[in-house]
Amino acid sequence: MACTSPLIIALDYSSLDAALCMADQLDPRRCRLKVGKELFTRSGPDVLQALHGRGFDVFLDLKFHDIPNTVASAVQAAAEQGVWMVNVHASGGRKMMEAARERLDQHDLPTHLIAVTVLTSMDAKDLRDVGVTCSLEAQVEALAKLAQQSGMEGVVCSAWESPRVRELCGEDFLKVTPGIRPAFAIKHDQQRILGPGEAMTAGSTHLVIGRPITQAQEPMEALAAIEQELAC
Ligand SMILES: O=C(O)c1cc(=O)[nH]c(=O)n1[C@@H]1O[C@H](COP(=O)(O)O)[C@@H](O)[C@H]1O
Repeated sequence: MACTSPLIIALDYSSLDAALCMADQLDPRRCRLKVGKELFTRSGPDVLQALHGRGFDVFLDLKFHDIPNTVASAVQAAAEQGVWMVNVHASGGRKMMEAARERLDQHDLPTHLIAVTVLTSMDAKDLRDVGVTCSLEAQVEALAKLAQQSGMEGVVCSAWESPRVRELCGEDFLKVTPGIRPAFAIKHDQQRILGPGEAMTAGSTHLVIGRPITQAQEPMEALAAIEQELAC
């Protein structure tokens, strides 16, 4: 049965065993899973096979950012392994994103392709440090528009920016929002945070949640509390 939940649980673990231990407590009808840089670098594609075998949709979050041909080939490689979603950095530019889009289309690969706007760990000062002189909001808006024009199906942004991205790019354009912090959780290294219910109200289509669940004393209770908040 297809997953209808907006929840994507970030399996940010240092071993395949630890990731599968968490996956085995989860239900693929109630959430999707995200595999990021640490886990993928340690386990390689085995983790994708193991999670697909358990019935999960997998978001492979490797945030590709390179020359167009390299990114297109990496996106193709991810999609050929059957992942549900893959991402690139929108700041890699129009040609990079278009090349990735074209490669998926050429090979009839249905994987969702989205682009990261401004990382949720960044604030206005961090952006200035890397030479961006416009406001953080304006940078997210510019990158979201560029991503849409370049064939992306959505963006990663913070839930604070979801209303503006919805206005600019429409309801159907995916707004995948990390930096989600339920009331019981701590902020960690995230800057632009919002609660799960608030994020959905703001127009997010998917919520990426890691440590508030994976580092909770009782991960299943933390997940249930989040689901409860979303049901209200
Ligand atoms: O692309 C992402 O998933 C991502 C983009 C972003 O801007 N911020 C962000 O936190 N993420 C990822 O989302 C997850 C958030 O995890 P927690 O902060 O533990 O909930 C991590 O796996 C990050 O790599």
